[in-house]
Amino acid sequence: MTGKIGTVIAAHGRHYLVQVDDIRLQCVTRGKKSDVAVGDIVRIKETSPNQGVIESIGERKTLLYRSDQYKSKLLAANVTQLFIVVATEPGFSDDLVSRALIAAEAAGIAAHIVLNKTDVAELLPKARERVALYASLGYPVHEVSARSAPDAACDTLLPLMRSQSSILIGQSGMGKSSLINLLVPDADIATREISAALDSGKHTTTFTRLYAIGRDTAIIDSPGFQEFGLYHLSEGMLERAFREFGQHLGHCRFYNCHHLTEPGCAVLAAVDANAIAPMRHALYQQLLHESSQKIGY
Ligand SMILES: Nc1nc2c(ncn2[C@@H]2O[C@H](COP(=O)(O)OP(=O)(O)OP(=O)(O)O)[C@@H](O)[C@H]2O)c(=O)[nH]1
Ligand SMILES: [Zn+2]
Repeated sequence: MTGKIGTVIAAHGRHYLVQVDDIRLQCVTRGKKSDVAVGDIVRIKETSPNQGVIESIGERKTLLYRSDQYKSKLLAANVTQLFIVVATEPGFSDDLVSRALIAAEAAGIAAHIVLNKTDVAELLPKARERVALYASLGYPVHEVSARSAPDAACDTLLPLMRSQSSILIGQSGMGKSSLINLLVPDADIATREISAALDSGKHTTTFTRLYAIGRDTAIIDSPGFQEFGLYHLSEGMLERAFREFGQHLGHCRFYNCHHLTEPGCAVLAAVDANAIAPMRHALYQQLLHESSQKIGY
């Protein structure tokens, strides 16, 4: 076998930065292919010093992605867990949190919620009340304050991340960058180096990047986003990705129940009995609608 094996640590358009041992190579794919994700293990062919072509992508353990009507957008490969960062302020979107949780479930990735800015005491009770829904579904919720208790934040999060590949996602302003800077020493320097290599010095647009800590720990920072389309999930995947539906599946009157308006639907009965949050069922309905709208792929 020829070529070197490396890890994709950043992706920007169709340009990739691949870490091979101690060196980083700027790589492109052959032709128009752009199906490489941060976290991918790739075989590359060096074309000149510090430059290469991605020849092949290693088998992925997991693949986290979003999608719209027309195509999918890879977020990261080989991730083992997802941390969704929310905060007491500014307000966060339950829709985005749930969509991220559904994406994680569908990809077989463990999901955690990080509630940051617990120092904003007057807004803490309300934020706790909101994340309690996710805790009740079995997702671990970790309270931290990147600003007022940075050491405690590291003590809470770092042990969970050891020997794992973790991606942090969050809406803008939740404090994700602040947390990354605590968790990854020299993250700022690494980011500057990565953007210089990928962006040839232009003003940095945001992109996903992977920080390796030691040999077997990776922390991936992804840009904030406002949308999290899940058009790629089939009906069967969707009903399984809503954890709280699980115990009710198979108990509907019709074996092919869509859990929308059918009589004798066990899922709808659970919504009526407040065992399933109406907000989550509304999202299921919306996602089912999205999955019926997909055009491309
Ligand atoms: N009160 C308080 N403010 C915090 C805390 N963590 C971060 N912040 C502030 O929240 C603001 C947003 O923090 P960032 O780390 O830039 O947030 P981000 O989620 O990366 O946001 P983008 O960079 O917009 O994607 C900054 O002004 C931080 O100083 C915290 O624990 N408590
Ligand atoms: Zn049903």
